[in-house]
Amino acid sequence: MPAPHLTSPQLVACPPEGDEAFLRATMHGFHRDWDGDALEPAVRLLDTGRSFGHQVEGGWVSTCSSYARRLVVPGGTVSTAAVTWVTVSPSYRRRGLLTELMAHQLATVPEPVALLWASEAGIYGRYGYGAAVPSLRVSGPTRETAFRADVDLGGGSVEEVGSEEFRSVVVPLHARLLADRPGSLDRTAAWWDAALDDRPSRRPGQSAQRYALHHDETGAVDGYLAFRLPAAADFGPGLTVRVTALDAVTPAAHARLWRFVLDLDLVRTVEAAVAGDDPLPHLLADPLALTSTVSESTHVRLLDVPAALEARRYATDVDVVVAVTDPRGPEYGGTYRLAGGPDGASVGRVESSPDVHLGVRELGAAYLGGTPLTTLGRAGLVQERTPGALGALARALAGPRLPFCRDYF
Ligand SMILES: CC(=O)SCCNC(=O)CCNC(=O)[C@H](O)C(C)(C)COP(=O)(O)OP(=O)(O)OC[C@H]1O[C@@H](n2cnc3c(N)ncnc32)[C@H](O)[C@@H]1OP(=O)(O)O
Repeated sequence: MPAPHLTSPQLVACPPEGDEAFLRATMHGFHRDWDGDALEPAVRLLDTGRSFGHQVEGGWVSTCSSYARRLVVPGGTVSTAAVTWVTVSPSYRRRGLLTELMAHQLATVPEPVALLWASEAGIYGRYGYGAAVPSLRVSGPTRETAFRADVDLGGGSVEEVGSEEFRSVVVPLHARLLADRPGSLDRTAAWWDAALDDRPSRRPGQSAQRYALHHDETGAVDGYLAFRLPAAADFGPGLTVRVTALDAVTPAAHARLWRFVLDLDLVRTVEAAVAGDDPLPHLLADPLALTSTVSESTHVRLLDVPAALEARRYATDVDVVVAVTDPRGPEYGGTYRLAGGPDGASVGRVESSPDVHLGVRELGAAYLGGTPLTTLGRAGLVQERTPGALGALARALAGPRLPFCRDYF
């Protein structure tokens, strides 16, 4: 290979039949060893038709891909490019390859919305992505997590089950809960295969995943839980339980599932990633018994502003003209009238003067109801031209619960 500074990397598509070298380059970019076994479920999901990168003399020096998924938005769903596998080889960094990858991807994906997990929070804002999902990481000593005396645990029970039974029950339950879970992605059978693939190489140092279901008073399943413990532990106290999934139809089922985890014998500490508004801290007799820290966020990029805004419903009636700028250039921005409410919305380009000015990054941050536009206004990121318009738009965008993305991709 020639010296990197003497090369001109070329943007090329991943071959349709797949290419292990592409995935090896990705792992190299993340400074991870190639482990074909651990990566096999992810490799199966790779959509080669949506994968591309830069090559130098036939070798990959950058990678980029996305999956076609459906994203739950308040009151509906929208087809979404779930962006993934983004890397630039260390020898080729900071010469604009990521910028070229992003420009190509934003120009070619057909979906009106893109979504990604950012490895570092400072990377994607320049491409119009806004941090949209304020998740929490909760951790702390389980022995200090007594609930308030008046917490209703219902009259049900929690039963541990094997992975087959879990899957048969959870697939329809997850689908049923989705409508009320903005920020989540639907799961095809292939995504369930990957989510529940528990081969040891995918969980170094951790036990096999354990599964439990919550049964309500009648015996019907209305909640689920998945968790792990350390793989090699003494037969004594001091274990840490990691909650990998927990969701329920009712508050009582939700509370009882948490109680099940927090009361596991021999366990002394818990770790979990939860939605920013998970009620857990409020169930505790001592609300500060567990530490909550703001965790990584999924970032949203609106590509087709009218289609994206029409795909969701609004908490309150709203009729506002917004001028949206796009970092790609003035031809990608526009002024739109959003007339919406709890039954839906219509959005069209207008010539009238805007009530609110904002960037597509800020609109993406607020799109799922996870980031108040008024907060971004106070940060100087959104400008109100008509008094009251920003508050009205912010109230309409808010949802009954904060968004949370349950899938890491
Ligand atoms: C959805 C996902 O897959 S997230 C995973 C992202 N990938 C990784 O974190 C793997 C390790 N990192 C990398 O591979 C690379 O450093 C990348 C992909 C993050 C950046 O690639 P590069 O080709 O170096 O970026 P590029 O040269 O196009 O930089 C464009 C701009 O982004 C900035 N930038 C790049 N990386 C970062 C970063 N990690 N943090 C902050 N800013 C960054 C650059 O400074 C540059 O700014 P400028 O336009 O003001 O000059």
